[in-house]
Amino acid sequence: MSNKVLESLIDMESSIWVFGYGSLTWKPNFIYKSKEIGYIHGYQRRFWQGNITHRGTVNKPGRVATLIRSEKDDVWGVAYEIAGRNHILKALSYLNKRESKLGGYNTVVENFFARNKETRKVLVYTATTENEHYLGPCNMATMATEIMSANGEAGSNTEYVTRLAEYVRKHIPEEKDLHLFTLEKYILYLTQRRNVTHRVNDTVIPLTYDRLIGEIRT
Ligand SMILES: N[C@@H](CCC(=O)N[C@@H](CS)C(=O)NCC(=O)O)C(=O)O
Repeated sequence: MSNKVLESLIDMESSIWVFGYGSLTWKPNFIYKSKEIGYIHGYQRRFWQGNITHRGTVNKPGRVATLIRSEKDDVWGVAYEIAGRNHILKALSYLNKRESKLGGYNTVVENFFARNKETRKVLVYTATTENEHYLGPCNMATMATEIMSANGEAGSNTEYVTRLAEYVRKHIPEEKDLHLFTLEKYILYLTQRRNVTHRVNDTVIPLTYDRLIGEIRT
């Protein structure tokens, strides 16, 4: 987004709204005034975007969430209100680096439908199929295996998937994203077989078989 567009956007609006559906749901890392749970229409969440910085490396790219156009689907997430010129400039500069420069995401404006039935325009960072890090469709077992072995500057790719699944399960019960929760279950199964630990709400615990079976049954 050019600075000229950014300046004109900020001059017109006292606040802007940014929609998160991946790590932005549980780790926005910018100052916001308020947030709302809701959805955008016409997309599905897919772990088809490669990542060689936050959750992967050039030799072992991680997989992070992106949005794929799908007329019949909705993606639930979190819309953040960023108010005031300084906070907007700072947040968009940060997001431009985190999402666009490092992550290969573009910005689009979509209609957001809040849980409280309000609607508003939101800025969404979505990685198009043309960007250099796009990996595209892949079967769940292969994706889970790739994710299990990928680590980046922000932490493990496993943490990225499980933190997102936990956030959605806890805060957005309307979201039934089969792709996300199936991938989580594959990762939990592989974690159990490899007897490694699993992060739950900022604590690292050994993954017990009960938790694994409990997850698969939900
Ligand atoms: N744009 C999506 C996905 C954002 C995302 O997951 N970006 C990654 C890769 S560029 C990121 O910033 N990760 C930070 C982290 O993994 O801790 C969202 O709205 O949440």
